[in-house]
Amino acid sequence: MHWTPEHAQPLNQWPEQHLDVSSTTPSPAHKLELPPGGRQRCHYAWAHDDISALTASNLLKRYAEKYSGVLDSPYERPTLGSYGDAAFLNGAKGDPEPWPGPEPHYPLASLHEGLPGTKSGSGGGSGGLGSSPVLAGNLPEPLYAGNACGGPSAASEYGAGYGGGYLAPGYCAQTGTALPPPPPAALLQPPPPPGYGPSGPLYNYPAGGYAAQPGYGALPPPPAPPPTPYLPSSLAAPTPLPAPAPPRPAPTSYSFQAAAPGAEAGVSLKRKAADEGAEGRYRKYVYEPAKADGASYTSADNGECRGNGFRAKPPGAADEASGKYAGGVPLKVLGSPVYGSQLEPFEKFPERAPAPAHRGAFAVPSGEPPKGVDPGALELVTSKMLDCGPPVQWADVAGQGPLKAALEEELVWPLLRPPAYPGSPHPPRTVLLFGPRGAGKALLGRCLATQLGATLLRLRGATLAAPGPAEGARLLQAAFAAARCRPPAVLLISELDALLSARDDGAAAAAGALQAPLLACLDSGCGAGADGVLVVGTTSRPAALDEATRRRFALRFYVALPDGSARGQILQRVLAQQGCVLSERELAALVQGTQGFSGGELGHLCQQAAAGAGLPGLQRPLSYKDLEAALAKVGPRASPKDLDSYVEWDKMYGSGH
Ligand SMILES: Nc1ncnc2c1ncn2[C@@H]1O[C@H](COP(=O)(O)OP(=O)(O)OP(=O)(O)O)[C@@H](O)[C@H]1O
Ligand SMILES: [Mg+2]
Repeated sequence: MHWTPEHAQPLNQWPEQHLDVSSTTPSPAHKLELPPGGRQRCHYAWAHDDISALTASNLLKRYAEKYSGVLDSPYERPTLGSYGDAAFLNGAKGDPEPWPGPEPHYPLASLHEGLPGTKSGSGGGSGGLGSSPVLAGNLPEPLYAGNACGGPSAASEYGAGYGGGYLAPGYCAQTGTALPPPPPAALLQPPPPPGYGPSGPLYNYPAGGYAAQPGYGALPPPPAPPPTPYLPSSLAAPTPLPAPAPPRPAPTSYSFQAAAPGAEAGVSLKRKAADEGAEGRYRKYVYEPAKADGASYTSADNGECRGNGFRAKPPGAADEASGKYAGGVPLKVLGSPVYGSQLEPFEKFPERAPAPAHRGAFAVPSGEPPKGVDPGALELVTSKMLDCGPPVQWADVAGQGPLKAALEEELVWPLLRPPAYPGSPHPPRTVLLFGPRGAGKALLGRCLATQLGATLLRLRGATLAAPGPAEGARLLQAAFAAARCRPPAVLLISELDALLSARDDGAAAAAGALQAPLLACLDSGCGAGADGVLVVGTTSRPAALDEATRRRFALRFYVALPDGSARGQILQRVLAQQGCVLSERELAALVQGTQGFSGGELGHLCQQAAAGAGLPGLQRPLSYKDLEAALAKVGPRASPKDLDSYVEWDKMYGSGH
C-alpha cells in the first residue's frame, strides 16, 4: 500500500468526496449525544445513522490506506507536520478548525515529544514512530542528533541514545521531499568482474538498455551472441599453441608393473593405481630387446657427437622446422648457431622420436663462449665428458613404467613445449634421481637426453672431487659452461653425494668445498637465463644431501629396483648378448633367485657367470648352471633397511610418481 498525492487532501473533505453519506451536516442532536471525553470513539458518530456497513468498511479502508501511506510511501510527500490533520496520528479527527463541542480537545502532544530521547522527555506513546528511520527522516532537522548532512545538529541537546544509538553515525536523514528516486536498474546489477571494463563489453547490448517493449507478443528476438571473443579488448587473445602436444600413450597394453603387485616397495600408490586401473597407459614404455644397430656406441666424429646418439644436422634445417609452427617467425630457441649444429630429425626411430618442432621451449639461446671460464677446462670437459652413447628410448629401460611416465609428463613435455604465454612458469630444469646403485638412474638420464634431443655431458662426483677443491670447482664451472654452449644439453652428474658429504678420509675437505660451487652453478646454470640446460643429478645416498642442495632440484624421483618382470627382461637382454638362451622355467627360476638385484647387479651376475665358467672368449654359450654358480657368489647390495630408507626419503622429499 503506497501513499498517493490524493492522500494529501484535508481529511475533512473525505466524507464529502468519498463516503456515501446522505447528510453532510451533523445535527445538533448528534453533537449533544456525544459523550464526554468520547471524541476518539465518536469522530463520525454524526454519520452513524446515515452510512451503510459497506460505507463504514470503505471508510476504514481509506483511513488504513492513508495511515499506511504515510509510513511506507516511497514517493515524494509532504512532511508529517504539513498535514492539516497531523493529529490524526494521535487518533483524533484532525480537522483544522476546532471541533465544536462542550469538551476541550485532548491535548495533542507534538510529534517529537513522543520520540524517545527528546528534550521534554515526555515518553509519550509515539515512541514507535521515532524508531522508524523513514518516518524520522521526515521530521524537522533540528530534532536530530548526529546529523551527517550538514544541517543543524541537536547533538548537544539530545542524549547519546539518539545520535549514537539506532541511527548509524553516517546516517543521513532524508527529508520527505527529497527522497531519491530508485536507482536505475543498471546500477543494481552486480559489478562486472575485474578486468572487464567498459572498453570490452561482454555482450552487445544497446547502450541505453533495451527499448520499451510494445507488448508481450512483440518481443524482439534475443540479442545475437557476441561477435567478439569474451575477452575484453584490453586483454590479449591467447596465443594458439604453436605445436601440437605429443600424443599420450594409448591405454592399451601396459603390463610390467602390474604383473608384480607389491614387488616394488618404492612405487607410490598413486602410480600403482594408475597402473592397475589403466594397464595400457605405458604401452610405449614396454621394454624392447636390444637393437642390433643401437647396441654399439658411436664415436664422436668431428665434434658432431651430441651425446644422444643422433648425428648433427646441417645448419638451416632447424630453421625450417622451427618456423613451421610459429606462423613464419623462426623460433630462435630452436637454433644452435655457434656450437651445436642441428640434430638429424631422429632418422633411426622416427616413430618414437619427438618432432624437432617440439623442442621449442627447451630453448637454445644464441650461444656465446662463456666469459670467465677457463678455456682449458672447457676443452677438457668437452672432450672427456661428452657422452656419445647410443640413443636410449623409453622402451630401452625395463620396468619403471610409472617413473618413465612421470619423467615424460613432468619434465620432457614441459621442456619441449613452448610456454603457453609470456610469464608462465618455467618448466623444471633440475631433476634428482635417487635410488640403489645400479637401479638405472644414469640410464634414465641418458634416456632424457635422447628424448630431448639434447647433448649429454656426464660428470661423476667422485671424479670431480678427486683432484682437489680448486680443480674440482674449475671443472664443475667448465661443465656447466660447456652445457650452456651446446644447448639443448643434459648435464648428468652422477654420485652427487660425493660432492657434498663430509667423509672422514682426506677427500672430506674437497667434497665439502665443492658444495658452494655446485650451488652457484645450479643457480646460474639453471636460472631463468639458462634456457636449454637440464641438470640431472643422481645419488644412491639421498640422505647426504643437505636442504640447500635438495631444494635446488625441482623434481626428485625414486628409481626403485626392477621388479620380477623387469629383471626377466634385463636378464634376457644381457644373456642374449652372450649367446645364452634360457628356457622359460630356467628364466623364471633365475628371476626368482635374483630378487633385490639391481639392473647393474644383474649385468654383473652374467659377467660373473661367464668368468666363473672360464668363458671369456665365449667358446660356448652360458648355461643355466653357470648362472646358478654365479648366483651363489653374487648377491644384492642393497639391504631391506636401505630400501626402506629410500622409501622414507621419497615420502618426505620425493616428487612421487
Ligand atoms: N631398468 C633397466 N633396464 C635396462 N637396463 C638397466 C636397468 N637398470 C639398470 N640397467 C643397466 O644396469 C647398468 C647400471 O645402470 P646405471 O648406471 O644406470 O645405474 P645407476 O643407478 O646409475 O647406478 P649408480 O648408482 O651406481 O650410478 C647399466 O648397464 C644399465 O643399462
Ligand atoms: Mg650411475
